[in-house]
Amino acid sequence: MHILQQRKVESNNSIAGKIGSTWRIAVWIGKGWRKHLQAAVGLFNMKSPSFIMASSSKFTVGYALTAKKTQSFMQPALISLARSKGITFAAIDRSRPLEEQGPFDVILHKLTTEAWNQQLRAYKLRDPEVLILDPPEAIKKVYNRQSMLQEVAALNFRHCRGKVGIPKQLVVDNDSTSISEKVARAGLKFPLVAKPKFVDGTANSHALSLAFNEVCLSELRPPLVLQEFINHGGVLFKVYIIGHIIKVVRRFSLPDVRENEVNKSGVIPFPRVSCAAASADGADLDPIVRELPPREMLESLSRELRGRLGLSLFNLDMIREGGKGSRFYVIDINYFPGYGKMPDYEKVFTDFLSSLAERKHKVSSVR
Ligand SMILES: Nc1ncnc2c1ncn2[C@@H]1O[C@H](COP(=O)(O)OP(=O)(O)OP(=O)(O)O)[C@@H](O)[C@H]1O
Ligand SMILES: O=P(O)(O)O[C@H]1[C@H](OP(=O)(O)O)[C@@H](OP(=O)(O)O)[C@@H](O)[C@@H](O)[C@@H]1OP(=O)(O)O
Ligand SMILES: [Mg+2]
Ligand SMILES: [Mg+2]
Repeated sequence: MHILQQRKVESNNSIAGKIGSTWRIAVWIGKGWRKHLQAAVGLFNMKSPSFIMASSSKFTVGYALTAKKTQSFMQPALISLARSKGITFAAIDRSRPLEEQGPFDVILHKLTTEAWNQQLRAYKLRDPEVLILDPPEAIKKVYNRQSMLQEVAALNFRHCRGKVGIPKQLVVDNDSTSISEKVARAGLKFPLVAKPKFVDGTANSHALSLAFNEVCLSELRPPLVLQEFINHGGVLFKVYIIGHIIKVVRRFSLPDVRENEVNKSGVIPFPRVSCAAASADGADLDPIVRELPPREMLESLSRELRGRLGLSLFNLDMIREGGKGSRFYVIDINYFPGYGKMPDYEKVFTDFLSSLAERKHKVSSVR
């Protein structure tokens, strides 16, 4: 059993009472003496303030994010809405061992070093009931553009409202001189989008280019993924997934490539065309191109992918072939994307965390 009970200690006879009747103590029932001991240490040892804070709230979400992500995600609106639902966010102190912090009901993180993953594993051993969003092994899969889309391909997703696949692609790991041979062997059609194989949060991993013919392929620097460019009407759909909740926005994207452009030469680098500033939601678009992918199709697809990828927090970049019809492609998956720019993100995220708290409460009350 893992129930956090809060008690106002009023008895001056109790040990806690000796340090003042206004103290609240958190008592973990059924978690064994170690947890009691840690709670007691947290209470009486003033060196552990984060522990005291964490244990006096109903549902505590520890977070470990980059400074940039913290700034965009941990906005006051989210913090206060979550607090009104009994959810507290606690910054994980990266200068101290994670094991000494908490207890956390959830750990939200987007750090990828092996040392950090090791800390998460150690924490999970200490507190098996913590929910780590998301497990490092699952995140690793989407930090590599080779494995990123494998589950989408394997799913062979067909729904009565549409089909979803991935563009034909090829991974190039070594010597650039043989790229054209590999491309010919794989039967890839130009133009191709060249993407760095590894996504490591650096600007470099988002440095993409278009290659229009085989002559220029030797200019490319592996390791990379070469993906067939799909005309899609210049609009991309970002499907944000937050557990069972999905939210879709439109972004501008690369324009279609016409037949006569296919002979362009050279590798043409392009900037982050579909970034948040490229929102197309308020734009005057062709009504066919602007039509969002069918909701039931996306719900079913995201449910499948959450299971297969083992992730709760990610987005899919999706395009519609030719800008019309029911053939879709997933071209990119991002772990813990820029939720802070998503409309209503504070409500969506609070609802998600509330659903986790409710589930945890139900599980503990049946034990
Ligand atoms: N196969 C493709 N066909 C057509 N357009 C594509 C394709 N792949 C990428 N693009 C275009 O290039 C943009 C960037 O590609 P992608 O999303 O793979 O890169 P990224 O650096 O991972 O982006 P993000 O900032 O979303 O992480 C897309 O938003 C889309 O406009
Ligand atoms: O910078 P933003 O807030 O826009 O978020 C972007 C995020 O950067 P961050 O992790 O530093 O926040 C990127 O992560 P890295 O690949 O670079 O790790 C990637 O997930 C993008 O797809 C996100 O943009 P979005 O897809 O949501 O438009
Ligand atoms: Mg993308
Ligand atoms: Mg990406």
